[in-house]
Amino acid sequence: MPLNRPTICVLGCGTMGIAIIRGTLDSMSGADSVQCSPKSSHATVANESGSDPEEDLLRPAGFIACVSHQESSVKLKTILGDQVKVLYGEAGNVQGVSEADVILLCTKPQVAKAVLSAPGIQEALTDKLLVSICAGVTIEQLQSWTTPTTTVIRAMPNTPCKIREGMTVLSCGPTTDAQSMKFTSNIFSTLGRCRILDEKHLDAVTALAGSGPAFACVMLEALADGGVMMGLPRDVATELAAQVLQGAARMVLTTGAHPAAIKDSVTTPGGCTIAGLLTMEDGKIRSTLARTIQEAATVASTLGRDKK
Ligand SMILES: NC(=O)C1=CN([C@@H]2O[C@H](COP(=O)(O)OP(=O)(O)OC[C@H]3O[C@@H](n4cnc5c(N)ncnc54)[C@H](OP(=O)(O)O)[C@@H]3O)[C@@H](O)[C@H]2O)C=CC1
Ligand SMILES: O=C(O)[C@@H]1CCC=N1
Repeated sequence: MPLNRPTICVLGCGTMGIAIIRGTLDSMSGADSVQCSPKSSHATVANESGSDPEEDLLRPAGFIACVSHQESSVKLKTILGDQVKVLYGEAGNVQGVSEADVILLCTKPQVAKAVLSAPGIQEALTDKLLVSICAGVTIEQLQSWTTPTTTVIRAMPNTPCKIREGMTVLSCGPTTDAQSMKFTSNIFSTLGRCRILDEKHLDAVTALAGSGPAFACVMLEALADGGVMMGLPRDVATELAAQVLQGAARMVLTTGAHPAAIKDSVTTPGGCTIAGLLTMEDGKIRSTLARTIQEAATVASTLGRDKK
C-alpha cells in the first residue's frame, strides 16, 4: 500500500493519542511548518527543508483525532489547536477512518472490538494500515475484527512520547509489508526509541515500558520524600531525584555500562552509599520491583479479553 505523506487518524485520542500527536508535530515543527489546509481542514505539514526526500515521504501529511464525547472534542481542540481535525461519536469515527491512510487505534482495550466492528469501519479500513497501541489486544484479534485487506501492526509506546523521550516496541503480523513497518517505525522513532520484537514479548513490554513511567515516578517521589525528610524543600528534592534518575539512566544508555558497575562506582567502602544500599536490600526493593513488572505483565495479558 502506498504510504506517501499519509494522513493519520488517531481513533480514540486521550492521553496516548495526544502524546503521539504532540510529539510528532513537535518533531516536525523545527524545519517544517504545520498549517491548516483550507481544502481538507485537517492539519498539513509543509516541508520547506532540504531533508532526505525518502524520509519526507514517510512523514504524516496531517492528523485527524476521534473521541467518543462532544465535550472531549471541545477540550481536545483547545489542547491541539487548529493543527488537528477533531471528530466525535460513531459518525466521526467512520469519517476519520475514511479520510485517513493510517489509523492509530488508541482507545481503551475494552472498547477496541466495538469500535472496529461498528457499521462502516471495516469498509473504511480497506487497504489501510491499522496500528493498535491497545494493551493486551493481539494481532490475531485485530485481524479478526477487520478484513484481510487491512494491514495490522501492534505497538506499545509510553507517555514520554509526548516529549520525544518515549520507548516503543512494534510487532508485525504474518502479512505485514515492509513499507508499513518502515512507516510505523519511523513515526515512533521520532518520538524516542523504537524496537521491533516478536509479539510474545508484548505483555512484558507493556508492563516494563508502557506502565514503567508510573513505576519510575513512584520511585522518584519516594526518593524526593527522603530528601524532604532530611530538610530539603520539596521542589529541590524533586529536581534532584528526577535529575539523578535521568543521569543514571543516560549513563546506562549512552555508555552501555552495566547498572551494577555504575552502582559500584558510587559505593565507597564504609561510606554512606553502601549504608543506603543495604537498607534498600532489607526492604526487598529488587524483588518488589521485579514482581511489579511480573504482575503488571500478567494483568496486561488479560486486557484484550471479553469481560464475562
Ligand atoms: N496511558 C498510557 O500510559 C498507555 C496506554 N496505552 C494504551 O493506549 C490506549 C489508550 O490509553 P489512554 O490514552 O490512557 O486512554 P484515555 O482514556 O486517555 O483515552 C481513550 C480515548 O478513547 C476515546 N474513546 C472511547 N470510546 C471511543 C469510541 N467508541 N470511539 C472513539 N473514541 C473513543 C475517549 O474519548 P472520550 O474522552 O470522549 O471518552 C478517549 O479520547 C489503551 O488501549 C492503553 O492500553 C499504551 C501505552 C501507554
Ligand atoms: O495501565 C494500562 O493498562 C495502560 C497500558 C500501559 C500503560 N497504561
